[in-house]
Amino acid sequence: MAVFTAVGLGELTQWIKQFPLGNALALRGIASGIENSNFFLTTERGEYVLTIFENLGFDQLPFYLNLMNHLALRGIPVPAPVANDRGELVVPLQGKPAAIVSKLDGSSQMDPQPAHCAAVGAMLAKMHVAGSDFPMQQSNLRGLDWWNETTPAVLPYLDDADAHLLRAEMHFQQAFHGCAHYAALPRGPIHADLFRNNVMFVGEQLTGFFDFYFAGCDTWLFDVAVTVNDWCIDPDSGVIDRARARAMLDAYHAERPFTHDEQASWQPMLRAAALRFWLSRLYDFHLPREAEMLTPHDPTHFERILRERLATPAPELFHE
Ligand SMILES: Nc1ncnc2c1ncn2[C@@H]1O[C@H](COP(=O)(O)OP(=O)(O)OP(=O)(O)O)[C@@H](O)[C@H]1O
Ligand SMILES: N[C@@H](CCO)C(=O)O
Repeated sequence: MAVFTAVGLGELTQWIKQFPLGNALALRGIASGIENSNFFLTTERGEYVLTIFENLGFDQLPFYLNLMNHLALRGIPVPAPVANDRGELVVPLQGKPAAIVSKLDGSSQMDPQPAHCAAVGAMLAKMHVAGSDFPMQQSNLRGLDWWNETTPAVLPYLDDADAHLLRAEMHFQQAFHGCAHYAALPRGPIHADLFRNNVMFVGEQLTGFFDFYFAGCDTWLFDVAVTVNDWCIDPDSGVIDRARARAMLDAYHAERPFTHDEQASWQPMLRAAALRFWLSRLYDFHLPREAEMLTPHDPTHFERILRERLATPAPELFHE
């Protein structure tokens, strides 16, 4: 149950008055999710999601909420934050930061077909373009600097083969992040965690991207690689499913054409995206936070994906 902070409807009676939403009529805890306390909130104005942030602070949150607001205003289907009567999107509740956002229709598509992957690819490209004039800056907090910090913390828990893989991949990624192709990659705000459980569908209609709490400024190609590594694979082996990957990449390319530097960086970036989640899962598995209450995700899934990306050439980003 992912409600770490208990809140009752009674407590919201006064608090909700700062928002233009009328009275709170119902509040229901949401079971899934491992980061925050989430509730479906019914008010006189409609259905919303109330999130109480368990780990993120008042310093980082304005970037995420303002980015969602920016994208929503440009027609990207993301939860639209509701501002209070002082124009604030992040407001304390029980001493923790909290936000109210619009509720998206639909549910996650955990068995995606090429049509779903095409819809995600097209919307991801539209989101990148829509975010390109977003004025706030916050780096991807799970980027290379974080990998450099985290690698020595998890290495003692790995057997020789895995430790060798991690060290070798870190060397490779440090060199890749310093190369000319990498420097030339287009960049801007990215979602950085666009897994199947962070997208809503009604049938084949994409109804929203959500959970922007790992977003940051980074290369657009990293976002594409994270997304392909979750949506377009055989879940047991990590092997890329060519039909789904082609559908996603072609749909993205039709909205925002990939560049030649991106083509040259594609395989290293798929490895970077696998490494990012292998590391975070290793960290959560071996060094769980004190307040963590749920079973961490399996790190070996991304170790398998990384080994597979090292072994097998990926489908081309686009046909030259
Ligand atoms: N705006 C929204 N509209 C509809 N449902 C939502 C919305 N935001 C969250 N949810 C629902 O709440 C669930 C948990 O949300 P979310 O994934 O953001 O939680 P989290 O704690 O950040 O978890 P994790 O980091 O594991 O993804 C989602 O799976 C979804 O069902
Ligand atoms: N998508 C991440 C969890 C954090 O949202 C993972 O699967 O490791």
